[in-house]
Amino acid sequence: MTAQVLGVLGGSGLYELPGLTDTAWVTVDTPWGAPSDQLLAGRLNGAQLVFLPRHGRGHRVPPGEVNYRANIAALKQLGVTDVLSVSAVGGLRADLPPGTFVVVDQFIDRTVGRASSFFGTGLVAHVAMARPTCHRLGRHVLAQLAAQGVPHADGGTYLAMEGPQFSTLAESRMYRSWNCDVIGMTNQPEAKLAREAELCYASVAMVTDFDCWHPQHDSVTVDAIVKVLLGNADTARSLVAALTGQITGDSHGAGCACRRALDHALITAPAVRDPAMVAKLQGIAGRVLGSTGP
Ligand SMILES: CSC[C@H]1O[C@H](OP(=O)(O)O)[C@H](O)[C@@H]1O
Ligand SMILES: Nc1ncnc2[nH]cnc12
Repeated sequence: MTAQVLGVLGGSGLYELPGLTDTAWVTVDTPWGAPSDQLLAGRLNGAQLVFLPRHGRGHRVPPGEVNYRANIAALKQLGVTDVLSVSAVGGLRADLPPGTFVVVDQFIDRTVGRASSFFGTGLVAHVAMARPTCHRLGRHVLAQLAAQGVPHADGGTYLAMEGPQFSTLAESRMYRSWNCDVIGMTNQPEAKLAREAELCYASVAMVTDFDCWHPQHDSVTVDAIVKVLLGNADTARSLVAALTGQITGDSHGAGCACRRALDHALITAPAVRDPAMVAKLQGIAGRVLGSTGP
């Protein structure tokens, strides 16, 4: 059976993962450049884990400048099969107050100008995104949140905005009218790229504020968000600790549809594929390209 390895993309407030053993911060280079930081490889609860702080340690990289392709490619290069995204979000519903963990299952992408595909001219692919997260991985996350007594929501639509500025009141109201549940700046194009890389992807979004729509709450501030994040960080860490062993031992992982997302996605005729693109994409799409290209 193929080994399952959990990779964690730590968002705002989650820049380290204490408690790991056999750790090493590993420098990884990818055909798309350098990821946000070194990746922390180690063991937790007897299972292998890879951690990458999405904005880099110390939060150096803003959401619009994160090299999402390099982050996802680096996780894949280190053998990760399952990606858990941990993010801070604003709540767009009155019944999702700060402190709630939302297991996101849909996205609306309002980001602009971000590289959102590994593919391109010379090798074109279109993957399905109707169900953009991994249901199986999401069930594991939900089971752990329930077991740990964490207030949480099963499913939710994440509005990915470009940022780095927070929303205007008119935008926040519009996203609510679109039935979005939470708002953040990072889960797209991350989820799209994970799908192209045939990685299972689940997103746990920690509500830190009510965005700006709520009449009884002030504008969003980083200080207020960080205060809530610090209160939530231990919960996020114990969630990761409990999940690590679960993922490794999940015999259904290898058969997950996410791992075959490229089966019917490539459209460029083999005869006209760009050999340089084919070579560049070996680490992402080698399964369907064959090890020597077209
Ligand atoms: C710290 S406030 C805005 C910042 O927080 C979220 O980051 P992440 O998704 O990585 O947890 C949001 O997307 C913004 O990047
Ligand atoms: N209100 C908000 N808007 C966008 N990203 C956020 N991250 C945390 N709170 C947020």
